[in-house]
Amino acid sequence: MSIDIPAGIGERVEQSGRLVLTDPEGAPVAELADIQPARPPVPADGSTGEFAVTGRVVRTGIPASTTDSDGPYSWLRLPPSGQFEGASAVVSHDPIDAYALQAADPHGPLLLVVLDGPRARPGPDAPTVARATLALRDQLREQGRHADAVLVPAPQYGDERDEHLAETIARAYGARLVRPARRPDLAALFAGLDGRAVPPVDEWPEPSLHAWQRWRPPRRDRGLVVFFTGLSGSGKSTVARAVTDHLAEDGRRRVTLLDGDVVRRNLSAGLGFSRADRDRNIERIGYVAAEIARHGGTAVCAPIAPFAATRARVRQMVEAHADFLLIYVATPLAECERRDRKGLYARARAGEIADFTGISSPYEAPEDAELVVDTSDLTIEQARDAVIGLLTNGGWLD
Ligand SMILES: Nc1ncnc2c1ncn2[C@@H]1O[C@H](COP(=O)(O)OS(=O)(=O)O)[C@@H](OP(=O)(O)O)[C@H]1O
Ligand SMILES: Nc1ncnc2c1ncn2[C@@H]1O[C@H](COP(=O)(O)OP(=O)(O)O)[C@@H](O)[C@H]1O
Repeated sequence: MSIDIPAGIGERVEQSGRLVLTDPEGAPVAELADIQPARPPVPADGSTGEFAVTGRVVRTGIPASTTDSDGPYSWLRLPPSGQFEGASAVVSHDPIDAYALQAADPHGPLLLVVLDGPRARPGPDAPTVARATLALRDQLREQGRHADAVLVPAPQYGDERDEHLAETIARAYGARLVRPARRPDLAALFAGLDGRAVPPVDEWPEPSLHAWQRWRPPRRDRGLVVFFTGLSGSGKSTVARAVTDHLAEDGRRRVTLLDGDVVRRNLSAGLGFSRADRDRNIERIGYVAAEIARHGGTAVCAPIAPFAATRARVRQMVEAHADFLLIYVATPLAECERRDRKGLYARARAGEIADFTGISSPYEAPEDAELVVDTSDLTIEQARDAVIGLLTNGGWLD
């Protein structure tokens, strides 16, 4: 078996020659023995964040299924032993599309395999896909088809490995992987879900389209993160508060403000301003914001968030289930320093504060912002209205 692991752990694994895999609570589940690197290690800065190793899998510990629940639809898991001999298998993380069904042998049995694991491309979570797949299975049975559904834990890589894995899974159940002549147009589907086009209903059986719609409802009902970034004193908190107040008065969206200063007093208490601590701070804010948005709420965040890569990770985390709007508060350093509301710039210039953003620590200006506001030539109300305008025009405040 070959797996990708974080570079930091990879080096230790190479030294010790073993890797213990645990469940989320830390109980050992399996061990990878006789470890070999599968491809050259990534650079020491861990820029790709991954390290691939191969090894022999040895089961250790007590199987989790005998001790506790394995999560939603765990009863759909079925150990493969060639039991679906002769079936056509559709294997997917996504809801099943019409082309896949058309490619299956119309007279033979059908095996619908829902893959449950980390996704490379955004899409509905496994319980939503499983629910849709069961509804589809029942419809097919009503039409006289012999159809079954199973759930298999497996990651999505977003490259050619997905096809190999699907093939291996189908074969393990004794089935033959279907090879559709066409793939559905996901861009057209997303445009349809966003209300920008007519949804391509012919490409999706009704339960599958319903699963996509649940995952990506119209923007007015969809979770949202409004993420402000900019230098200290640029006006992030002031504008974010004005936006939050407006949304609270408007009442159509439930809103939570995660202000930089405030977060540092609770969620991120104890963290400093090294790159690692700033990254940890932003990832915590991102995690909480993504959870709020996954449940349909609105999170307004206002940290400095000086690093592009960290902002990109937050965007990716949020966009798995909701929308992300980056607002760059581009007030020039000279104006922030002139304001110096907390006297921090003066102290940073005097060398009393190390790693101060804009003075002795970098700020990477975003190139992917949905909106740029400069509060040196806008009033607070104008900056607020620019953000609210973005939400209104984009359909988040319909
Ligand atoms: N070294 C250094 N650099 C930058 N900022 C500093 C520093 N030390 C303290 N402060 C105060 O902390 C606030 C920034 O915290 P953030 O959580 O927004 O920063 S970061 O996103 O983690 O980089 C920031 O608040 P804002 O002025 O609201 O941005 C500062 O008041
Ligand atoms: N147009 C404006 N928009 C936002 N803040 C402004 C504006 N004009 C002046 N300010 C002042 O600038 C300061 C910005 O501070 P703050 O909002 O805490 O910034 P940040 O959160 O980016 O550190 C506040 O004292 C605010 O009153």
